[in-house]
Amino acid sequence: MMFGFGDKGTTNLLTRCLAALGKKIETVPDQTQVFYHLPASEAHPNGLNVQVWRKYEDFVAELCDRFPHESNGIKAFYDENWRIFNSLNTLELKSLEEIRYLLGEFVKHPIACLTLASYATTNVADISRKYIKDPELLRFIDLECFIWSTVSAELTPMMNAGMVFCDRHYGGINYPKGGVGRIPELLAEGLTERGSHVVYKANVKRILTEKQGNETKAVGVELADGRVYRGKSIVSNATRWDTFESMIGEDQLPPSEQAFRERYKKAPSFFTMHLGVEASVFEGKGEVDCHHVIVNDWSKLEDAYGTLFVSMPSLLDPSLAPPGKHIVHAFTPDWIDNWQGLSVQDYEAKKEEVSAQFIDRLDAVFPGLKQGVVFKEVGTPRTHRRFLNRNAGTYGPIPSRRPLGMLSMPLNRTAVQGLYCAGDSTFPGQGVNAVVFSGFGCAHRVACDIGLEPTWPALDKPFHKFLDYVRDNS
Ligand SMILES: NC(=O)c1ccc[n+]([C@@H]2O[C@H](COP(=O)([O-])OP(=O)(O)OC[C@H]3O[C@@H](n4cnc5c(N)ncnc54)[C@H](O)[C@@H]3O)[C@@H](O)[C@H]2O)c1
Ligand SMILES: CC(C)=CCC/C(C)=C/C=C/C(C)=C/C=C/C(C)=C/C=C/C=C(C)/C=C/C=C(C)/C=C/C=C(\C)CCC=C(C)C
Repeated sequence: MMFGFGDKGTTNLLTRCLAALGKKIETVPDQTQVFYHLPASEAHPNGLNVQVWRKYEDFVAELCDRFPHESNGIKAFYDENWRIFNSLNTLELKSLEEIRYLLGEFVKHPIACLTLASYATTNVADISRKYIKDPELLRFIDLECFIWSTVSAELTPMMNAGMVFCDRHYGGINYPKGGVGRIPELLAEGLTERGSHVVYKANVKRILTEKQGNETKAVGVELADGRVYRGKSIVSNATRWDTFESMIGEDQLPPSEQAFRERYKKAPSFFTMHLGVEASVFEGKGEVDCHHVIVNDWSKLEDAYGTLFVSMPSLLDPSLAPPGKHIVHAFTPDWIDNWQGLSVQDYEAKKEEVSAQFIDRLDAVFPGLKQGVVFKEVGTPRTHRRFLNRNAGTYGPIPSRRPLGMLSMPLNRTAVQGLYCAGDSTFPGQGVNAVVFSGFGCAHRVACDIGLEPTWPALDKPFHKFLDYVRDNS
């Protein structure tokens, strides 16, 4: 489910990132972001079905139709997200740790910056509860957050919601032709054409540090096969737990990282199925949407196996599957502890058991799917840990207590001089467009620190102290 592939504004960061490398990807527009299949209630005895249409007005009209008594609240809540999005969409998006750039944007776009600053500490529930009272609708808003943040509205920063709830209508959800793997392929091509060198199968075991005066400085990396690369700046796109636990070492854990671990915990991983199914399963059913979310019991929304995610990209790009077949990628949050300590036989048997139950639940929404399965590949949180090299297979950090909106998340600098983090362990967190923002910010900050971009060093230090203080006390 790709955000950020729009062709206008400043928030289409995936388009911009590829363009910076002279690349463009062909995409297929999705008519909806997601089709929600939700439990029956007194108000919705046949279940609550909502499609998030590409056109904002169509989505709002559909939701108002399901909750007519909350029409005003629905419009007010979603419209407020546009205030954030429209502000973000006028700024040049770079490092929030660079005071010269920030003040420059304040001068150019004072209203947009003040609007954003006014939401910096706000979470979604602060706004939704202001306008909406119906508990089922508030649970729907929780789910609207959960499917990308894996936490409820109370723990989801409004800044992120503004991006997600609006970009899906503004730039739309667009699927890259040839599959999502085309994104890194094109990035690698663009980088190589510009003189960079990508080293594959290079497992970083250790980030090398040296004491320089009172400071610890990162000076290089050592790979598992013993090769060493030295550099002025080291950027880790692994999770913070992997970066600091295994590559820096627990014995050198800076206090700011200890504070991070108190504020954030690991989100669950996923149980994942990749199925090949007969195309006939979907034939004669009109235009079937690519993304679906299925919840059978509102009280289990956040539990393992409580929310099912389904993505069927060959419906948008048939070249991804053999003729007459479709891909069904179905996944659900799951914890690594559910899969530890099993014998090989028990592990395999559990995969069979859980996938069979999962397929039954899919068959209730897509009748005939169970009969139509011709291929099945199952992954567990252990698979995520092994192949993505993510601690406990985690989807990323989630707040362990109510966060101070966007201010709680670390940005790109770390307590180790010359070491930066990018990716979903940094602001604004999970999401492809989100991690591209973190990449843009990181590149800008590094460029300032090595003298490639202008900066005001005299103001930098106090500003960083201020940001660290706010974060460590949030
Ligand atoms: N849009 C969707 O449908 C969807 C679905 C799931 C996830 N996502 C998002 O995708 C985002 C991806 O974020 P990301 O880029 O921060 O994480 P990532 O896990 O995709 O990238 C980390 C990279 O670092 C590499 N790596 C890890 N440890 C290493 C080591 N020791 N040595 C060398 N390389 C190492 C990994 O191989 C991987 O390529 C997530 O935030 C998630 O939200 C999106
Ligand atoms: C500093 C201070 C205080 C102040 C200042 C003010 C200002 C200027 C501010 C600014 C800010 C900014 C710039 C910000 C930015 C932000 C951003 C960019 C954000 C972004 C975000 C994004 C996101 C979050 C996204 C997400 C997404 C996701 C996660 C997705 C996911 C998906 C999945 C998982 C799939 C699903 C599937 C199905 C349903 C089937």
